[in-house]
Amino acid sequence: MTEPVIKIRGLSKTYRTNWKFKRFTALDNLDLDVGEGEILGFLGPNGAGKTTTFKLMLGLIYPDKGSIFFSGQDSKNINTRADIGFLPENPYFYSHLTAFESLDFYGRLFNISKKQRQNRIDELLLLVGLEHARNRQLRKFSRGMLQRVGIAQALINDPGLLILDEPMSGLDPMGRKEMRDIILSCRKKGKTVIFSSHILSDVEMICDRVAIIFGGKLQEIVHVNDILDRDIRNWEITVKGFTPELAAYSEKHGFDTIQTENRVLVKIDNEEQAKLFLKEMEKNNAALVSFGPKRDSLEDIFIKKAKQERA
Ligand SMILES: Nc1ncnc2c1ncn2[C@@H]1O[C@H](COP(=O)(O)OP(=O)(O)OP(=O)(O)O)[C@@H](O)[C@H]1O
Repeated sequence: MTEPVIKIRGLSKTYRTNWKFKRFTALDNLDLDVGEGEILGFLGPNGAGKTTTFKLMLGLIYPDKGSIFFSGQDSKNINTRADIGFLPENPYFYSHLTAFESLDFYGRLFNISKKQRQNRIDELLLLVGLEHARNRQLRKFSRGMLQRVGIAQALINDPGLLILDEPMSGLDPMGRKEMRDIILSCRKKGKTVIFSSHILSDVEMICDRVAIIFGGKLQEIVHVNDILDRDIRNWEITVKGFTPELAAYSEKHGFDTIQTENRVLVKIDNEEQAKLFLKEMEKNNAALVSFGPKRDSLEDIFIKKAKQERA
């Protein structure tokens, strides 16, 4: 069996507080596996411990307990980091450098040859849509443009694993779509991606699984489709030719009905009942316009969980 690209076991981190001997637990006994070529969304409210986890993975801070392995190798071995690309939450750049110079600087840190750096930078500027701003100083860049330089910087060493802290922040809807496409193109190339985001619709669109963390504790790791299917509460049926008999049937069974111009939307919170209603429609010669589950979005589910957690 192949080793997961990321394997985290019993990872805990406390920080000092202003109170003398008191420590604050930012991460509590985290276990997490991420497989090759997977896109994992790391979700949690502010202060949940996402950035702390990323910093621990990168060796920027040290854990109190626990271990991290990258493709079977202990992360204490600094060579493991050569295959990681990282986009921090607030990337810092030398603003007097141009986009090209900045990426060239990061390429040098990885000892990439001059020729390779030039090719790679050309490719990356194209990928992130900044080829027009190649020779512009970063201080003249917008927040969204800087975020693109950040992702290009994270990819400069052609890493197998990408760790992205809030990659969509500061981007407009078009920029977010492009960032999603970049992440998907990374997966296509076999890269593994873990990223945190508060924009749950983005997470829903591109992740295979999500790990949900609250107060430093992992709540669950689930496949996106499972979490969405699990919470189907309503079936929605749109009917043309809604008869008084169907109205009476709906009322008797407590279905919500919404009348629009020439059709009626019936909301039923039980699959069996929904199927029976379809039969009832047939009996009444009513036409089926649409039938489908009304799923909660990941955002609805996340907000519900956060409320439960606070209660
Ligand atoms: N250096 C530090 N010293 C003390 N406390 C810290 C330190 N860094 C983080 N914390 C605390 O640890 C907790 C987790 O912080 P972390 O930055 O990991 O959260 P996060 O999930 O990334 O939040 P956000 O979504 O706001 O970025 C927070 O309560 C934070 O205040």
